[in-house]
Amino acid sequence: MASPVLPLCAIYGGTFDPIHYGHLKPVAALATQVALHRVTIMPNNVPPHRPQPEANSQQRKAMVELAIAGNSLFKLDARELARSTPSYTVETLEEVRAEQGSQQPLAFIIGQDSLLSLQRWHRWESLLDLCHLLVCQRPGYSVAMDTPGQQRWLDRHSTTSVDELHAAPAGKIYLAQTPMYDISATAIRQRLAQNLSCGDLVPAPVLAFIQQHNLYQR
Ligand SMILES: Nc1ncnc2c1ncn2[C@@H]1O[C@H](COP(=O)(O)OP(=O)(O)OP(=O)(O)O)[C@@H](O)[C@H]1O
Ligand SMILES: O=C(O)c1ccc[n+]([C@@H]2O[C@H](COP(=O)([O-])O)[C@@H](O)[C@H]2O)c1
Repeated sequence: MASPVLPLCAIYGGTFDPIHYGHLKPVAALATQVALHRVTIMPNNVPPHRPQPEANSQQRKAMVELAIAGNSLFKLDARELARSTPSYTVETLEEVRAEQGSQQPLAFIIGQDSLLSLQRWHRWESLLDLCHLLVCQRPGYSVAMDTPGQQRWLDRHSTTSVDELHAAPAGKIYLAQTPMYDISATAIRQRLAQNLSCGDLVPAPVLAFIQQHNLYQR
């Protein structure tokens, strides 16, 4: 008897300092393209390759909750916030894989900038053993990898087949044709520090939380 088809499970990791429309809108488009029923947003606690965030973990978690309230596409997984060691994605995915089993199709969503730096991640060679990578376009970042070797790695694993993502548990890289939003958390923090408006960059409840807690004021 054929085993039942397991729906592709997708995790979207980030620092989310704060979460913004450049996170939410491309991923909503990606979900339609790839037929994702759910996207699990996973804020990190100790980002491996950058300074500690300005907002603390609980504040960043609260902002994610506000951003996704009432939106059934998204759910929150706060597991990385409970770890005080660097939030290495490979370790998180090993934990998720152990929970969900070897046959569960699993994907990790990143932006183009993250793809370009992926080969500096902790144990990056193991990532595709654990998940697919779904990559959202991001303005200002090259679509080509930095070196011929990295490009060969990308070409070897790339697929344009959504069916392959659903059929295999891991191992593919899908470069999605998502809409581009020139939004970054860095620019938002800078604008907030200068009292500039961010109403079209961040969901209104998130902006209200930022103001209520005086976040990102220098
Ligand atoms: N505008 C965007 N378009 C596509 N992907 C994005 C965009 N902004 C962030 N991402 C992706 O979302 C994930 C989490 O990003 P992160 O929380 O670091 O946001 P950020 O805006 O890049 O933050 P910062 O400016 O503080 O570096 C990363 O994989 C990143 O590539
Ligand atoms: O595992 C790593 O070495 C690693 C290095 C850089 C980033 N990541 C993860 O990639 C996601 C996006 O990272 P960031 O810094 O752009 O918010 C987030 O889940 C990070 O924990 C992971």
